[in-house]
Amino acid sequence: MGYTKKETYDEQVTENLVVNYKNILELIGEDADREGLLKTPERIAKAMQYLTQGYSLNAVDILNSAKFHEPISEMVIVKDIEIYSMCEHHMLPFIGKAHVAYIPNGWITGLSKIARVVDVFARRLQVQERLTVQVMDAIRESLNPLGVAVVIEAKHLCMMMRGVQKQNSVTTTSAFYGEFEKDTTRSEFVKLISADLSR
Ligand SMILES: Nc1nc2c(ncn2[C@@H]2O[C@H](COP(=O)(O)OP(=O)(O)OP(=O)(O)O)[C@@H](O)[C@H]2O)c(=O)[nH]1
Ligand SMILES: [Zn+2]
Repeated sequence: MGYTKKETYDEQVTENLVVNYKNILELIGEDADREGLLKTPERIAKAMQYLTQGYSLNAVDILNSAKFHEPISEMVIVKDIEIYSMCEHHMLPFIGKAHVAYIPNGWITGLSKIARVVDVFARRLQVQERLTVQVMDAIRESLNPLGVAVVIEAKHLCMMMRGVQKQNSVTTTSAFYGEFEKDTTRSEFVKLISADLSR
């Protein structure tokens, strides 16, 4: 395996984060020594390392770890991949779904690896536009496909619980490469991700 999953936490980083989060608790007017908050700095330290573990993972390695030669050139779509990321402006979550497609050119990858690659880039501080393009670029680099399409729909908590306070706005971003730059292929992709296959 060319990658590792985050199941342990760096002790030194955790220790430093604990000191800083304790300060933050005091700065927002809390008593960091009250019972309910005693372990909170350590919990946040671990949660933050978990939510940013993408920095230490390599998306192309993950795709390459289950790469198979297959002489097909039909569209492969993995849709409705849940996304939990954090905007780099406020460090508040944005939450939604990614729809990813590619047209193989001799190579396919394990389907779960597509979802893992979405997580690799989502688990960093992000803007939705960059996240969308990074997923596309990793698939391009690993599989050299005839085309790649990535659409992400997300709600940004920084627009919901603060600031402009819009509860229903959804941001859609897209990135298309190769065959998907053609109207017909792109339309087929959009039709397929819009279809409710459960009926
Ligand atoms: N393009 C883009 N903008 C984002 C994303 N996430 C958050 N933002 C925006 O980043 C912008 C930062 O704007 P600023 O004016 O510097 O920050 P702010 O004063 O907190 O802005 P408001 O949210 O409007 O109160 C805001 O408009 C956010 O809505 C994202 O993924 N992509
Ligand atoms: Zn934000």
